[in-house]
Amino acid sequence: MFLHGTSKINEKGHLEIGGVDTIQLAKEYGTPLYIYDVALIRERARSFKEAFEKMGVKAQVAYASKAFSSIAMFQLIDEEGLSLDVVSGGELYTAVASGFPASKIHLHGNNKSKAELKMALDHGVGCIVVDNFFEIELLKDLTKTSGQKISVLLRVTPGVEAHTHDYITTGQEDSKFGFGLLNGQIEKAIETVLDSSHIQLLGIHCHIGSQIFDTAGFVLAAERVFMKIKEWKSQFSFIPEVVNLGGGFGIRYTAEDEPLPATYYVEKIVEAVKNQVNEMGIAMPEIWIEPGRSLVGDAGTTLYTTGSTKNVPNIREYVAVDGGMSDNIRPALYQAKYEAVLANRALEKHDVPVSIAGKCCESGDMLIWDLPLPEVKSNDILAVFCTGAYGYSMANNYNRIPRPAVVFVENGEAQLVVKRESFEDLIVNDLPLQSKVINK
Ligand SMILES: Cc1ncc(COP(=O)(O)O)c(C=O)c1O
Ligand SMILES: N[C@@H](CCCC[NH3+])C(=O)O
Repeated sequence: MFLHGTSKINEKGHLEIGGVDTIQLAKEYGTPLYIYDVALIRERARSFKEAFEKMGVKAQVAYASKAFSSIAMFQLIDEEGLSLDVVSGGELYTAVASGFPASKIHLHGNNKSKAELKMALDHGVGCIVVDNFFEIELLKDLTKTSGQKISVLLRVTPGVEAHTHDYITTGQEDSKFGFGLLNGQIEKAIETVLDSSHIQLLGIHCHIGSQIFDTAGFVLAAERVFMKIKEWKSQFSFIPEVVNLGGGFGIRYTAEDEPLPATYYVEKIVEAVKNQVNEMGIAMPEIWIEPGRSLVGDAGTTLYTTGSTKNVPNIREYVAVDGGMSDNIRPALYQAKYEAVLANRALEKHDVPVSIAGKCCESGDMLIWDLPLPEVKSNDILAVFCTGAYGYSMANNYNRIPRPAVVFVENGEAQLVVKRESFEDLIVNDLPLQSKVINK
C-alpha cells in the first residue's frame, strides 16, 4: 500500500490522514466524502516556489484551480502565496468571493464571453491569457469603452505532442486552444495586440498537456517559443516579460506512475529558458507555471461505503459503492487508474481481487478493476487514493446523485469546507410545469 503525505495506518488498523481517523470522518460527515491533506498541499506549493527561489529566477506559481476549486481551497492557496489560474466566470466568482487578490488572478479560457471578460476587468485581474482573435476583438471593445488597460499573455500551441491521454494533450497543432505558433497566427495576434493602446502584451503562454512525466516536452516547448522570440525581437521589437509554460506535471496514481519531484521540472524548465536567453543576450523573463494536479492530486482521498456485491462465476466479483462516476468521472473518461484500501481494515491482507462499481445506471460506471482487498462486507469503508485533482471539480449530478462533502484535515483537526448536496439542492432550480400547459 502506498501512503501519500500524512496518511498512515493507526493502532486501530484504520487509515488516518492529517492526524484524523478516516472512519471517524465517515461517521461524522457521511460518504462519499472527499478528504484533503492540507499539509501535503502546503508542501507541494512550497516546493514549487522554493525551486524557483533556489534558481534565482523571478516567477509566479499559479494554481490551476480547475483541479479543485472552493473558497477554502483558494484561501489556502493565498496563504501559501501562490497566484491563481481561473478559466470561467464561475471560478473567477469563487476566487473573488474567497477574498483572493485579483491582481494575482490569471483568466484563461478558449471561449471567454464578453460578460466574463468584463467581470475580469471590473475586478482588476492581473492578467488575461488570450486564446484567439475573437477574444482580442472583445477586449479591444471593452477596454475602449471603459478606458482601462489590461495585461495579457498570448497562448500558443507549440506543436508539441505530450505523451499522455489524447483528451488531455493541449499543445499539439491540431488543438482548440491558442494561436498556432508555427503557422503565422501568433504573429498576426502580436501585431493586433501591439497596435492596441489598451492591451499590454506581457508575454507568451503555452501548456502542452496534463499528467506528463517527461521533462523533454516542456524543454522542447520552451525552445520552440524562444526560436520564435528571436524572430519577434527583430520583427516587432517584442521581447516577452513573462513566459508561462503551463502545468501538467505528472503524479503517482498507481505503482505504474513514476513522477519526478517538482523541483526537477522547474530546474529543467529554467535551464532551458536560461540557455535560450543567454544565446540571445536578452534579459531573463519572469517564468510562470500553472500546476493543478501536482498541487492537490495526491492530497485527496475519497471515502465510500460498500454495499451490494455481485459474483459473475469464473469471471469477477463486483463490489458496489455509494458513489461512482458522479463524484469521479476520470476512470470512465480517461480509463484512469487508482489504488484503494479498506480504511476500516487497512492492516488485513488485501489479496482478493474485486472490481469496484459505482451506483450510476451506466455500465461504464466502474471506479477500479481488479483491486486486491480483504473479503469485503457491506458497510466497509473504501478509501480511494489520489482523487484530489479533477475529482470533485468534475463531479456531476447524473442520476440526481448529490455531490459529496469535502473536508480538510490538518494537525489532528477536520474542517468541513464544502457541504454535501442535499436532495433539496438538486431541485432548487427546477420549476413546476405551468397549469396552463398541463391542462392542454
Ligand atoms: C492551460 C492550463 N494550465 C494548467 C493546467 C493544469 O494542468 P495540471 O493539472 O495537469 O497541472 C491545465 C490543464 O491541463 C491547462 O489546460
Ligand atoms: N480533467 C483532466 C485534466 C484537465 C485538463 C485541463 N486542460 C484530468 O482529469 O486528468
